[in-house]
Amino acid sequence: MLNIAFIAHDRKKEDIVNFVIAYEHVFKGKKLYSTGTTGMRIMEATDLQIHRFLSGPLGGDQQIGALIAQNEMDLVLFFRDPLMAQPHEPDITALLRLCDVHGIPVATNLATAEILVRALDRGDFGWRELVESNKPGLG
Ligand SMILES: O=C(CO)COP(=O)(O)O
Repeated sequence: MLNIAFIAHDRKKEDIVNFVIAYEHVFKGKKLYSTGTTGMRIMEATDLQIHRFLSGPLGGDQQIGALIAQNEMDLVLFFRDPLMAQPHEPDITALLRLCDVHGIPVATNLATAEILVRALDRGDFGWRELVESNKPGLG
C-alpha cells in the first residue's frame, strides 16, 4: 500500500485541506501520515484516517523524515510557506534533503501536488510498489 505524507505551514493549511477534499477519492485506501496540526485539520474536513505525528516545530517533520530515510514514504505533499520564517527551518531542509537522497516524489506547492496526485490516480506510482516489494526487511 502506498504511503503518503501531508504537511502544511499555517498559512497554507486551508489550501491543503481544500486540496485533500478535492482528491479525497484518490487518497482513500492509501496509508496516510501528517504532521500534527495539518492532520487534525484534514481529518476534521474529510472522512480520511491519518496517522498524525508531532507538530512540525516540535519534531513532526523529523518523524516523517525518519520514514523517508527508511524508504517507507512514497509521496510527500508539503505545502510550504515561502514568505514566513519557520523556527524549525533545519528540520524542513532535512526532510526535503532526504526526499532527494531516496528519490521520493515531493511537492512543495499546490500546483506540483496537483500534477503528482493526478499521476498517482492514473497509476504512475507503480514503481514505488516495486521498491516496496524489493525492500530488504529492517534489522
Ligand atoms: O510545521 C510544519 C511543517 O514544517 C507543520 O506542522 P503542523 O502540521 O503541526 O502545523
